[in-house]
Amino acid sequence: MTPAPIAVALDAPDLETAARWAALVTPHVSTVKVGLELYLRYGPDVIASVQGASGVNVFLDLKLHDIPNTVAGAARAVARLRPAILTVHAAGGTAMIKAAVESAPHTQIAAVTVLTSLTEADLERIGLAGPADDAVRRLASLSVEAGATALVCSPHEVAAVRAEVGGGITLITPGVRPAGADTQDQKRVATPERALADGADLLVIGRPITASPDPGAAAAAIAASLRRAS
Ligand SMILES: O=c1ccn([C@@H]2O[C@H](COP(=O)(O)O)[C@@H](O)[C@H]2O)c(=O)[nH]1
Repeated sequence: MTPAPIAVALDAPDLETAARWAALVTPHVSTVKVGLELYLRYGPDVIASVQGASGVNVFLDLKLHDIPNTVAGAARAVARLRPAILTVHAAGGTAMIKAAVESAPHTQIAAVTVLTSLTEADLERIGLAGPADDAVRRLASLSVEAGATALVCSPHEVAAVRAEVGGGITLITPGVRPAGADTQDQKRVATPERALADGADLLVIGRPITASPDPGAAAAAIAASLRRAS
């Protein structure tokens, strides 16, 4: 069976747990995601540990955000690990995104538009007043102009972003929760089925899978519900 287009966020406190989760979910999902918690604690070795022998795609979610020269150096440093995807913040601007794209030619650079944990009230406080859709679409189009071939947005904006940037750009949505699941710190959320139907290519799902007593079964259940819905 083809693995589902899900990136499981391995936000684990230690490497053994992350590697165990990865081994349990990789028969069912296409990708595992390494974020700041794991990478800052264990560094580059984490990639091989979570990939194991499966060859699953590794998404390195470091959300780089600095001046272009610094981001170029950071992207070059991690490019040798050959992650399938590396994130940068779209708010870093076109020169910064371009620097990442040029420094990691074998990795897909994904620009994070507006974090899924932010509400419109939060956006207003940081000077982005107005519908989240507007900020997300603006950041999405500048990121694509700068050479990003993937974008991260919430499922709420994914249809609008698809209309803005067209096909050929990978749309990645965190903020995904099965119906009735706890949303925790996520604010702009939707179900996996909704996110996919609205145009997402890859769903980022962490705690609904990893906090389950059986992460393998939780991943398999979401993958099966996506197959039924498609
Ligand atoms: O806007 C964003 C960008 C990245 N993330 C990351 O996705 C996962 C979500 O985990 P859950 O447990 O499913 O909430 C997490 O690693 C975030 O760092 C995001 O949530 N929103």
